[in-house]
Amino acid sequence: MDLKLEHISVALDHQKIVKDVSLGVATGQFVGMIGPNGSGKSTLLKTVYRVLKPSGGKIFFGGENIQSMRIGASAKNMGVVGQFNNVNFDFTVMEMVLMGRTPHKKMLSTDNEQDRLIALAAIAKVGMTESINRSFLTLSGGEKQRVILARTLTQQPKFLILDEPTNHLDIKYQLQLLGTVKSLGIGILAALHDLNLAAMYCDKLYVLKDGKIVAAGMPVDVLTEDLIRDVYNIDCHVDVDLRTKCVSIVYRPLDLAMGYN
Ligand SMILES: Nc1ncnc2c1ncn2[C@@H]1O[C@H](COP(=O)(O)OP(=O)(O)OP(=O)(O)O)[C@@H](O)[C@H]1O
Repeated sequence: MDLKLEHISVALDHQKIVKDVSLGVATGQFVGMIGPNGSGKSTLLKTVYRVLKPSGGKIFFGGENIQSMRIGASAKNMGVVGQFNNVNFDFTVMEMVLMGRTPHKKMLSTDNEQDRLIALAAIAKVGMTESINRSFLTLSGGEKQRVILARTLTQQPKFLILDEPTNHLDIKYQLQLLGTVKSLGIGILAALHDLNLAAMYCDKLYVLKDGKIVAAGMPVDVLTEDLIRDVYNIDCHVDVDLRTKCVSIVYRPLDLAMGYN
């Protein structure tokens, strides 16, 4: 499914946090949102998955105005992997992952064999098969994040929202998570901090600063030394592989640069 935001603004505590943002994610496209801490990325994503209401503008999901869709209908098709995975009750890994089937089930119906097979396949995909009976609360931050991804895969969503999904993951699992979601071939909107990973996996980037989009386009066009300096206030060197158009960024923090003479 595709997603379109038209002139979205969001106010929190009487303050405008997101200001007149328009963006689009086509079916099958992996779109990244980058920008400094506090620039409004999570606020915008929460508005898309309907935890927050916009103060202005429209959101179209699969061509339909999301405001006129039942919450259940949008939740069934939209998977979310967030930054924080706190739960108050102690569930096993299998129980956590099976919760991904909830949007597909009628009230009070129990999990069937097919639900279990879908959950087991997702658990295997994130490399957690040996831990299916472990308590979720006893897992490390990265293991929890992988279980949350398995839960989202079990939901079989038609669109994915990722809010800093690689927090807590070591480099192997960062690459695995982004590779796994990309291979699903569905629309993805992801807030990412790692610009090198964003460049590797995203088809398109939007750059947010102070709640506004200040640049958009393919990573190779957006991630320039000038833009990174303007938005993050840091010097860097950007290399572009002319054959693959792959971008790699090396940062030059001022305090280290002084010792380079
Ligand atoms: N409930 C709230 N009430 C008031 N201000 C809020 C609320 N939630 C977030 N903010 C503020 O809105 C701004 C944007 O926050 P948001 O979490 O969307 O930024 P972000 O770009 O996702 O940041 P980060 O990269 O640090 O995760 C911040 O200044 C934050 O303090």
